[in-house]
Amino acid sequence: MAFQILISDPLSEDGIYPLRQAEGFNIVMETKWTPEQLGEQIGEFDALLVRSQTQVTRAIIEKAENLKIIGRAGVGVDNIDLEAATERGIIVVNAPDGNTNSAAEHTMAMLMSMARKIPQAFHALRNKTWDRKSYVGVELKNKTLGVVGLGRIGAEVAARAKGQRMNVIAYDPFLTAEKAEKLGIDFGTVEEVLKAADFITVHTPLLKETRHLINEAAFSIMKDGVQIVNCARGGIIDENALYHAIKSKKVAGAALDVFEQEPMVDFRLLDLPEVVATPHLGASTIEAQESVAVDVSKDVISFLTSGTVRNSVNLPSVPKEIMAKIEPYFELSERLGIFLTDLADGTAEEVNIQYSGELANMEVGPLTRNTLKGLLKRHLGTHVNDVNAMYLANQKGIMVNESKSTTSRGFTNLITVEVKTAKGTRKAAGTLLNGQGARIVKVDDFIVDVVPKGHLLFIRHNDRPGVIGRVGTLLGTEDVNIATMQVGRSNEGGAAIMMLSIDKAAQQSSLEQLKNLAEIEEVTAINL
Ligand SMILES: NC(=O)c1ccc[n+]([C@@H]2O[C@H](COP(=O)([O-])OP(=O)(O)OC[C@H]3O[C@@H](n4cnc5c(N)ncnc54)[C@H](O)[C@@H]3O)[C@@H](O)[C@H]2O)c1
Ligand SMILES: O=C(O)CC[C@@H](O)C(=O)O
Repeated sequence: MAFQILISDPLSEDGIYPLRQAEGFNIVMETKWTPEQLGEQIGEFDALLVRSQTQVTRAIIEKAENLKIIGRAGVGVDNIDLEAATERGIIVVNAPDGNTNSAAEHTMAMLMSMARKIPQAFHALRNKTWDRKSYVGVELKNKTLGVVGLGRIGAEVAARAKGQRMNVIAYDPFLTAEKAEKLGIDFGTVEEVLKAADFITVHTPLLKETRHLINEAAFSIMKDGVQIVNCARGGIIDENALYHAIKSKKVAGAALDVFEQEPMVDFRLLDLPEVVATPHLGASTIEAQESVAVDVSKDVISFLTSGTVRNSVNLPSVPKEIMAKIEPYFELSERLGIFLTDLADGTAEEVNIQYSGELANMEVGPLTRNTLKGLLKRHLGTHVNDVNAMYLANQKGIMVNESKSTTSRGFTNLITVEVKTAKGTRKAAGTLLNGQGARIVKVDDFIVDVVPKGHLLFIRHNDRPGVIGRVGTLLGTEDVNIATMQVGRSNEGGAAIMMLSIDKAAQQSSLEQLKNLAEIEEVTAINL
């Protein structure tokens, strides 16, 4: 059956060409649905592609029973409830690079339009008024541009401003002295940037921390006559504070591409002659729209067909070459998780995963998520996946520790998983044997060699003559055929174990009878 793809915002036809070309994808383009209609229909779709208009809320996500991936053709994902998507195991991808250039060019266009009052002058001329006095601007040359947020777009804007012979000062929590020096710019705290600048441009994402970053207090420390640009996200600048700052002549100009509410409902700012504005056009170029749509289309195809993506927002992206190296361990790590869920008595409180041997040099995050998936899915169901495994573990208060060691006790690779519950600690280690697949090689402190597949019985007993025979006889009378049996002991007459692989799941009554045999301490059925 074909994957059902919904495109709910206008995307470039050339950009979605990869999706149209790929086999097994049925595309529905519906850009006029109301949120209610979207909620009614979303259950049928495997993938949803949006720009910034569609609000992918928790309510929508909760109805998205089949949804596996949300693709955002652009950078900002503030129109998508990421927490709700992660909780439901839906991967969110974006296209972070495709519109950087267009957004930077638009920022420069807005900066220059504002400085030279081009839109206002054009508007007057359109109204047949030849007025040269009212539209005297200021030069950019030798002025200081303050850049708040020096990521992809901020850095491109800084480089272009240098071309305009501006001095640039920037603030970004990740801006280092080396990077600033390389770009030929100054850097400082956000307050230092706001105080020093003649022009300010913001390029942060809209987050809790950046909402109203530019507020009344921020305006109060700026130079009189400062001009400000927002081509990032509405809400980074407090529009009400901006309105008053312009009215009081503190701010001489504002160039806005984005607004606290879009489409715009409050037009008060546009009544002010100091304001120039566009309706969120930063990424609206043929090149950017094609590029972002191609990027998300490719990620959607790749995720639905092979489970890999390049630009995940809620799951760390792992390069293809690295993925190819760790993929063979996926089954082993998930089965170790399931094995320990069955073996451990009680709720996991702490999970320690150690990667040894050649795994110590690899990116093992996906293996940890796979182990957690195995641990959690017995109780939480099949909706547990790579995207939400870590989230669900955190939500359940399970502490997850990952460690690496280059020594691996004779194995080329070894994954050791330890699960702590209120009743104790259980441990299992597994390896991938060259050409022979996965093996569990240690359970607690006992050495074993078990294929982690099918129905297993773990029996802990005291090492006494006749115990193994009694177990075999009892299972025989219960019609349970033993395929393989491993035994191990700590020392002669001490603690011992049996690991049996059986052809069908043992009945609860058979397990009870086994537990009642003399010298048997524990019987656990494990179904992998
Ligand atoms: N107008 C448009 O059409 C349009 C187009 C593309 C992108 N955008 C928006 O532009 C913004 C930047 O996009 P980008 O691709 O450069 O993103 P980016 O992730 O490359 O850069 C964002 C930078 O902001 C920094 N940052 C975060 N919190 C900060 C804070 N409190 N103070 C200062 N810096 C902070 C980050 O460290 C990062 O370097 C986003 O909000 C994006 O949605 C708008
Ligand atoms: O979809 C758009 O045109 C806006 C995109 C832009 O705001 C972004 O964050 O990438």
